[in-house]
Amino acid sequence: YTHKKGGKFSLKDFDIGRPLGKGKFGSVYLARHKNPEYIVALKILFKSQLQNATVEHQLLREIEIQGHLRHPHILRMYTYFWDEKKIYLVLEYAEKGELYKTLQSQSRFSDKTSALYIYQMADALQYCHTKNVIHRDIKPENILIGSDGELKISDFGWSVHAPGNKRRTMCGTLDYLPPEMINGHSHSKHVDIWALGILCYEFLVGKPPFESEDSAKTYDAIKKLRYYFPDYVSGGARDLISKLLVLEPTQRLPLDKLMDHFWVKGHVEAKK
Ligand SMILES: COc1ccc(C(=O)Nc2ccccc2)cc1NC(=O)CCSCc1cnc2[nH]ccc2c1
Repeated sequence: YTHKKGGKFSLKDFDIGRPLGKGKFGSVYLARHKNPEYIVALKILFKSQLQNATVEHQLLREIEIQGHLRHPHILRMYTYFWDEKKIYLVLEYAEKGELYKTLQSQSRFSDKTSALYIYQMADALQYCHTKNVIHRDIKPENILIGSDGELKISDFGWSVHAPGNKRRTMCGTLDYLPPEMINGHSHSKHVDIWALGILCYEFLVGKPPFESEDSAKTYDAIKKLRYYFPDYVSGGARDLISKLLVLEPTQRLPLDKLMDHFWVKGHVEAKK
């Protein structure tokens, strides 16, 4: 279903359903491809907005990257098409919605849920890294939940082919930035490993470790590794997080070791 016989897809191939959300450059709708019937998420981007934000190249890079990624924990981009004013991304529909909403409603996740989710994210990132792709924007807002409750990383808007050091405009949260990206040093796949440490902490505690009311304090806390664990955080989780939130990028726990960590393995029956 990524190649339509007889050329390009077009809007008339789809019935448009309810809005799923508003993205940065457009909105997303539930949609059904008419023949064969297939439920998708249709993201509609305005060319004018992309041009104003000079992000066309980023979108093209993302389309290129997404085209080669096939993984159960990475949201698919099936195809894309355009008309004179808009670009349409035909995306996988994640039936159980947005992870950050689930985290907000549950305030924090159990050890078992957190370990399973971190395992799935590490599995997806390990796959990306073998394809020399760094995601660079791992956070709950970019993670969706599939029909079996499995996580799906999405929105590779910031991904690059390693090693990159594209300055990222500081849009969105700073909470996930590793020290090397704050100093503008070139960074590598280790940025994603740092982000998994932040993500694991946020799953267990309900907020990221370095969160503070102003960005200067957040930067300072990151660079000084100033964070604490609430009493309820288990020893196993503390051990894993302390091996991911390491200032020296190359000293962070590699993804295969993460997936093998006793706290993760204790909660995740090993993959068949
Ligand atoms: C592979 O995925 C993506 C690929 C590319 C882009 C993108 O916009 N790229 C971009 C745009 C402009 C400049 C540069 C780059 C976004 C996504 N993914 C999402 O946006 C996730 C939410 S939309 C889908 C979706 C599914 N399933 C759901 N279930 C509930 C809500 C929901 C929402």
